[in-house]
Amino acid sequence: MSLRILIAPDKFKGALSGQQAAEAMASGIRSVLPSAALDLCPIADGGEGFMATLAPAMRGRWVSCPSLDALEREIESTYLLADTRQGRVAVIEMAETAGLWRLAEDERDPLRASTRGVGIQMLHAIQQRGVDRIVLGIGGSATNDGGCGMAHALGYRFLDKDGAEFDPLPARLSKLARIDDSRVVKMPPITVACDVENPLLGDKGATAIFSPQKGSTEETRPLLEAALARLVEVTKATDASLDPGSGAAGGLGFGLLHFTGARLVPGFDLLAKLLELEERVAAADIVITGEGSIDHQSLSGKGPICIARMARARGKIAGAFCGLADEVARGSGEFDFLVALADTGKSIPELIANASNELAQAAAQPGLYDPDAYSQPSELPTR
Ligand SMILES: O=C(O)[C@H](O)CO
Repeated sequence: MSLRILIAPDKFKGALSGQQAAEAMASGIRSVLPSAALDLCPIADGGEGFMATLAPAMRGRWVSCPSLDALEREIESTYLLADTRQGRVAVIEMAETAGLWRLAEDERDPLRASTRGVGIQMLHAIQQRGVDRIVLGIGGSATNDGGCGMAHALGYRFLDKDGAEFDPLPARLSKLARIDDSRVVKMPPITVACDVENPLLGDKGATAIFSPQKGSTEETRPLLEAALARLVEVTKATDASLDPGSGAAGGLGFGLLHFTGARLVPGFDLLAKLLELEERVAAADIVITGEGSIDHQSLSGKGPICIARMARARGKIAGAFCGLADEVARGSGEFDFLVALADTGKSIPELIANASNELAQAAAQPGLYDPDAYSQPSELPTR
């Protein structure tokens, strides 16, 4: 019987979407194992690529919506609308509006970045499209505002000690004295797919772990952390701040929990259900996954680690391809093989420019897919 391989990569940020990565891996495998049966199933967590990954499974249609990016500049954005047995559902991806990808490197400024655009999309789905439910993917953000911008768009008013309203950017949250909820829009049930399980505050929190990639510095990190701590103090929502996922997307997880009564779930679990991953893993002999970078952050519940765990728990071989891997990921023992394109010695810009071919070439190693090579865990093939 021919070898069955499930190809389930996440995106290679800045280079390939999950679908493109799956196709590149498939072409490499087909060149050396023409009879292998390949099942292509790109995955996502809550971050970038969430809507595109769900679109075929949900048979959704795209809705266009004027909104704001993280710096509150006008943009035209989209979300997905689907009719399901639970009624009309809007699938929204926070990164579509407040994502890091929308900002140039020198525009990254988490003290001034807002999730207001996310709230505008939610409002559009509720008021213009009458949705019964919202599924919201969070991650890949440029923000660290605890979801205050989103809450502001939904009608919450952020007031200082004199009762004056202000735009709740992190740079201003130290003056927060009260939040008025008398004009808030009624929310449908909201399920939030979080790309990570971090809490809001502390050394595993949103600011400490994820704000550096959004442009925070040694000087601004204490201000960002203090802004979120102030928000927790004023809302008296300490429990919500400890919930796994409350620190996702710069604390938008916390904001959704507290301000909208949303339910937070790991993004991978939600995707796994909708894409029937359990069944597809069960039908495979080998599962391969991948992402642009597989590193210590990936261990906080990112898709490639989750699918590798799912595969190995069912006795399958789990391998991964990535652009870059750090020592934590290499030493984690999560994969039967981990191939990093950067190990070829080529530069990152070169790898990005030729990502599809490089990935196909890396995948074209028949030894990686030989089940007999894995009977001795210490004798894993390397590239
Ligand atoms: O957006 C972010 O902060 C990271 O993707 C973690 O959620």
